[in-house]
Amino acid sequence: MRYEIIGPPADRFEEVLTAEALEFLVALDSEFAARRVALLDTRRARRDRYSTGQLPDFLPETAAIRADPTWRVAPPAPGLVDRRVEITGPTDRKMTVNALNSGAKVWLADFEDATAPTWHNVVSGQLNLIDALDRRIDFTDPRGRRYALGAELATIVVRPRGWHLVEKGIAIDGRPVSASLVDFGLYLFHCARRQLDLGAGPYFYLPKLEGHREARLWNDVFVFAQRYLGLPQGTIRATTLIETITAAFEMEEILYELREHSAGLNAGRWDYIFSMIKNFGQWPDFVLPDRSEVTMTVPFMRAYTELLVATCHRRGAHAIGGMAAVIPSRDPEVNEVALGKVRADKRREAGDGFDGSWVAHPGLVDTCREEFDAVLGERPNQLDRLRDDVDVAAADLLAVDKTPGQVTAAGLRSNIAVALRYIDAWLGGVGAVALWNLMEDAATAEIARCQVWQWLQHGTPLAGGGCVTEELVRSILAEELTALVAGRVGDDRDRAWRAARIVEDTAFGERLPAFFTTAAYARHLAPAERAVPAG
Ligand SMILES: CC(=O)SCCNC(=O)CCNC(=O)[C@H](O)C(C)(C)COP(=O)(O)OP(=O)(O)OC[C@H]1O[C@@H](n2cnc3c(N)ncnc32)[C@H](O)[C@@H]1OP(=O)(O)O
Ligand SMILES: O=CC(=O)O
Ligand SMILES: [Mg+2]
Repeated sequence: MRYEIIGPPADRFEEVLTAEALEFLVALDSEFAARRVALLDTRRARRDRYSTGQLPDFLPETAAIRADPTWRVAPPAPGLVDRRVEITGPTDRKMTVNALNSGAKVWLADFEDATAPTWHNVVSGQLNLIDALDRRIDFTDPRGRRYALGAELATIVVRPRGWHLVEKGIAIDGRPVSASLVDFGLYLFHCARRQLDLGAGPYFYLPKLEGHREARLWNDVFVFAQRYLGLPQGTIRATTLIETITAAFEMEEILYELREHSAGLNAGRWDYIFSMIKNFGQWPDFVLPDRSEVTMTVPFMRAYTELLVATCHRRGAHAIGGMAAVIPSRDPEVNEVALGKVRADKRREAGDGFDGSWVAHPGLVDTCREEFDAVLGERPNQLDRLRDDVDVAAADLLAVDKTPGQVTAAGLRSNIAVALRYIDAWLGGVGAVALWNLMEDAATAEIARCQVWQWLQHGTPLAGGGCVTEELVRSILAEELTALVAGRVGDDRDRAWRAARIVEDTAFGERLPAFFTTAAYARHLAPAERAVPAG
C-alpha cells in the first residue's frame, strides 16, 4: 500500500480513515500533488517579482474572458439559493451543534482560519460532520448541558485548508499530503452521498487562492473526484474566497475556471489585508496604520468589495460578505457597541449588493439577518442587482497610501499581544479565540504579526513620539509574555514561550515568512511519531 497513517489513533478514527477513503486520497495525490507544488513555486516567483517593485495588474492574456458578456456560472444549488446569513466556525462537537442550530442559512465548517490543524482536530472534525449528517451528534457535556440538533439546520459548506499547507498525519509514498486534498477528499468521500440524500450537496469554500490557475486546479480536482466517486459532474459547488490581492485581479477568471462548480465569491477581508502587507510590505507607500484603522470603508478595501459584487452579479454568482470581527459581550454596554458595529457592517454590505454575509457567533445571526431582510425582503438574494456603476481600476485596488490613520504605541502593543496570545492558543490546538472582544483567528493574527514586521522594516514613527524599533518590540513582547505566563506551569508555560519565539521569528527577519502556520505546523503541531501503520 502507498499510504501510511502517521497520526495517532483515537476513538472511532477508523470510521474516517477507511481503506477506501485513503485510496481515494492516494488517487487525488497521484493526480494533483505535482501541480500543487508547481503552483506554490509560481506564488514564490510572483512574490519575488513584487519585491523588485513590480505591481499586479489585470491579466492581458485573459482579457477575452472578461470581455465576453455571455458566460454565467451554474445556477445556485439546493441549500445555497438564500445565503443571507452564514455562520463560520471550527468543527468541534459543540460548535458543530451550535452552528447548525444557530438560525443561519449556511454553516462554514472551517478547517482553515478557525482551526489549529492538529491531527485530532482534522480527523475528529470529519467525524463530527458525518455524525451531524447522520443525526448522531447529540451529547451531554460534563456540566450536564444537553446539545441536540434542532429541526431546521444550516446548509454545511466545508472550508478545507489552503494549498500552502500539508498534512503530516498521513504519508503517501513517504511524503506528507496536501492538506487541502485531505480535508476535501475525506469530506467528499464520506459526506457527498449523505448530503445528496438530504437534498443538498457537497459544498466547499476555497481559501487563500492566489489566482485563476489555482482555481483551475480545484476545478480539475472536482471533475476527477466526481468521476472517481460516480457523482454527476457539477454536483460539487464551491465559493471562492477572494482574500489575496492577486486573486482580486483575477476574480472574473476564477469564476470562469470554476463556472460549472462555482457558488460565487466571498470577500475574505482579513486575509486580504494580510496579503497586501505580505506582498508589498517593504514599500513605503504600503505601510498601513493600526489594524483597527484598516476598515472596510478605506479606499482600497472599498474598491475590492465593490469590484467583487459587480463581478459576481455580472456572472450570476453570489457575492458573500466578510467577517466583522467584533463579537457579543456579556457586558451590556460593550455588547451594544459590538452589535452596532456588526449592524453597520452588514447594512453596508447589503446596500452594496452582497447576497449575504458572515458572522462569527450565534449571537450575531439576528443582526445580520435583519440587515439583509431589510434589503432582500422576500427575495432569496439580489443576483439581479447589477452594479454597472462600479468602475474599479488597478490603481484603486492598490491605493493603500490613501488609508487614513496612524501607527500608535497602543496599536503596536495590541498587535504583539494578539499575535502572542493567538499563536499560544493555536499551539494548544485552538484555532479561534476571543481577545478583547474581537474574534481572532489565523487570518487576523497574520495581520498582527505582519504589521509588527512591516513597521520594524520602516522604522515607522509612532503618533505621540518615538518610532518602532527592535528594542521596543522586544521589550513589549517580554512584557506581554510575562503577563501571559503569570500563574502558568509546565507545558502551558512552555507553550507561551514557544509562541513568543514564533512571534520573534516572524517579526525580526529581513524577509517576512509567507505564513506563520507552515513552519509552526511542521515544528509544533504535526504528528511526530509513527503510530499504527495502516493499509
Ligand atoms: C477571518 C476568517 O476567516 S473569519 C472565519 C473564521 N473564524 C471563525 O470562524 C471564528 C468563529 N467564532 C468562534 O470561534 C467563537 O465565536 C469565538 C472563539 C470567537 C468566541 O467563542 P466563545 O469564547 O466560546 O464565545 P461565547 O462564550 O460568547 O459563546 C457562547 C456560545 O456560543 C457558541 N459559539 C460561539 N461562536 C460560535 C460559532 N462560531 N459557531 C458555533 N457556536 C459558537 C459557543 O460555543 C458557546 O456555546 P455554549 O453556550 O453552548 O457553551
Ligand atoms: O477567511 C476570511 C478572511 O477574512 O480571511
Ligand atoms: Mg481567510
